[in-house]
Amino acid sequence: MFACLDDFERHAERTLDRNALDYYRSGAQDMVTVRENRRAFDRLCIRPRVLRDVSSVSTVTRLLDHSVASPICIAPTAMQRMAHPEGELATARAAERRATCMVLSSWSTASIEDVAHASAGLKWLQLYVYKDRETTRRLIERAQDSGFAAIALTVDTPELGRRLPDIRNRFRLPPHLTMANFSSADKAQVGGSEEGNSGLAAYVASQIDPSLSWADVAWVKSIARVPVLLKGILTAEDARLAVQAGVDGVIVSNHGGRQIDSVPSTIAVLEEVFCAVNGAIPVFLDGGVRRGTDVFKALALGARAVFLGRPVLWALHYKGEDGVTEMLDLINEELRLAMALAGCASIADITRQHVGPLAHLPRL
Ligand SMILES: Cc1cc2nc3c(=O)[nH]c(=O)nc-3n(C[C@H](O)[C@H](O)[C@H](O)COP(=O)(O)O)c2cc1C
Ligand SMILES: O=C(O)C(=O)c1ccccc1
Repeated sequence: MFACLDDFERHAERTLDRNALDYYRSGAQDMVTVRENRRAFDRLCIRPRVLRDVSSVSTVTRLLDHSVASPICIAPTAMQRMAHPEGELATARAAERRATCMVLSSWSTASIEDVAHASAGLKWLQLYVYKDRETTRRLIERAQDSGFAAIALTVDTPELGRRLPDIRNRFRLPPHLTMANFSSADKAQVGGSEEGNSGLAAYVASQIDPSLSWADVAWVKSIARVPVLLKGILTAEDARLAVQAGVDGVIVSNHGGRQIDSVPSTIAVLEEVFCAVNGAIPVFLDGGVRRGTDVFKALALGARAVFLGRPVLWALHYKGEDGVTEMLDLINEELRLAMALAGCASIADITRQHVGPLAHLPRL
């Protein structure tokens, strides 16, 4: 019986093959940011209020214009079929079962259309901008035609971060799997490896456009008929530019510590970004969220919702759709309990006053 999200990871460490395990769990270089994403949550304390009638606690909230059962959603992670044969289809079904949002990676091993068929739940598409703009335009249009409710444009990946285990393993997508959203010509290119790099880094370098700039954000917005969010904002400066660019939200993310190492944890910069957008657009967060109390802290510091990356992969590997459902149930129960114990009966009851620095000494 798994008692917390880390138990799913420990199971995967024993059972998943090395190529996939290392790819999923690794971060960039020394993984300073990976560790920091976790530790920074632990340096915050919760300031509980008592005598608040928590006989009925509700985690229901709104995500852009949609109602969800919980502010805990699913981040885009590439190549989920390495974790389980049903991959993204199983994840989408679990998200629908628990009435939360799934963000599908552009680099999924099940196509946009197949995921849409598998689940009628709330879905967003994570978008990479390809050197080939027609490929990019088609992805946006296919997602819209399939009922995806928003586009999350990833802005922290002009090139792939340097993940040492993938370099040593010469990461490759197993030959029976494909990047399902692309033509067979594109699919052929992942795998094997260039000298001194992972197969994936070489593929990214060949496909993704490192010239991406604010002008391209305007271009994506001109095509999209659904809200466009920027995923990978870490500073007040970029948050203000995002508001000026007219996007519909930002996701505070350091890509799970997989892109540039030594950037701050996401929870440490959340409030800076939240203050910079000044209520103009919603702010979301991902990175290191493993506990109901982490979710509570992020909401108190301004996040409307949070997204889980690696825990979904570990749960998917454990038991497919049922595994992801079980994992969501576990952390949702932790959030419900944290809310009850902190005196918050609804998401709107969680305020800035409910968190503080761990070692805060009150003035006497
Ligand atoms: C294996 C893996 C693959 C990922 N693939 C993508 C991707 O295709 N697109 C993207 O925008 N982010 C991707 N991410 C980043 C996640 O969306 C998210 O930012 C991060 O995993 C959150 O941190 P967590 O894993 O600590 O929860 C990936 C992360 C992991 C671990
Ligand atoms: O591995 C990743 O973190 C990731 O985001 C990615 C980027 C490009 C292709 C596949 C995955």
